[in-house]
Amino acid sequence: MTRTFLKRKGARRGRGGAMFTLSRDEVRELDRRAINEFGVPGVVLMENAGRGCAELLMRLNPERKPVVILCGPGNNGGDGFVIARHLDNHGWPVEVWVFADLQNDLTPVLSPDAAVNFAILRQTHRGNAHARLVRLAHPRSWGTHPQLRDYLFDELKTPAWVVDALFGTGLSRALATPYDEVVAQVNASRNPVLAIDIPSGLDCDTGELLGPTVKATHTATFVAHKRGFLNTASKPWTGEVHVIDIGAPRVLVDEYRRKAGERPA
Ligand SMILES: NC(=O)C1=CN([C@@H]2O[C@H](COP(=O)(O)OP(=O)(O)OC[C@H]3O[C@@H](n4cnc5c(N)ncnc54)[C@H](O)[C@@H]3O)[C@@H](O)[C@H]2O)[C@H](O)CC1
Ligand SMILES: [K+]
Repeated sequence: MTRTFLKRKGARRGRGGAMFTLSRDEVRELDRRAINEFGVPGVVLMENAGRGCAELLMRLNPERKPVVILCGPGNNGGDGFVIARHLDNHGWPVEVWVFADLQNDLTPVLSPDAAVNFAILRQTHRGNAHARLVRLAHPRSWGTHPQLRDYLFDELKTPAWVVDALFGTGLSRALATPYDEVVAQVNASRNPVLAIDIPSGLDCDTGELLGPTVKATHTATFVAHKRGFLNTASKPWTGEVHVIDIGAPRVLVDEYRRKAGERPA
């Protein structure tokens, strides 16, 4: 498979004129170093990430079409919870679907930072049955609770924006049940999609499809374009890419720029 590498207009150039990008390992290392070496709490990075995505989506969806946010069990899903809160704060109609295993008390099993933001979201709507913000979709019961699947699929058939906060740089294998069905419904709905960090299903480093993949209209990616976005074959799946600043210290990001042969910012 010959991959042609994209020279995106207007982007800052690294070595040989290619755009400054980060690999999966680099951006995950940068995340860890921002937290451990510079003391920026993960939830602060997540708040900046989610708020940046919410502000982008409010610009893309000024008519306030309903927003269906699909959240996975990790920090990509955590970004989705932050996005939901900021959209809800500004009066955009939001519904969140959480795809995660459930504990005995029916709270979803989430990464620590995602759990913080899930709890905040639940608290903001406790007792307000009309603002049903969050639905829990337990992957293992997806097959035995067809009504939940049918409800989501009906929702996806009505005009809405879809936010793909299922998986980001933590994706390690092709999407399987229920994610393959959900992705197929999202793509068939022809609703505009904002993918968070990376369209779920796309390989971060190669830009190839690992399997079923979200076809996004826009992708909001953090810190820098991902290495796989240089592969022109990724373009139909990422749509327009927007880089969101999540507040990682400039001196840290400049280290990766210099490594890529880029001038510091
Ligand atoms: N500095 C930054 O860029 C920041 C990024 N943020 C966001 O964090 C995600 C990465 O989060 P992580 O928890 O590491 O992984 P994911 O959320 O992508 O995946 C969750 C979890 O899912 C499991 N998994 C992997 N593949 C599959 C699969 N095919 N089917 C089912 N389950 C799967 C695996 O256990 C993963 O751990 C990044 O993309 C950003 O969105 C931070 O929010 C802010 C800083
Ligand atoms: K995603």
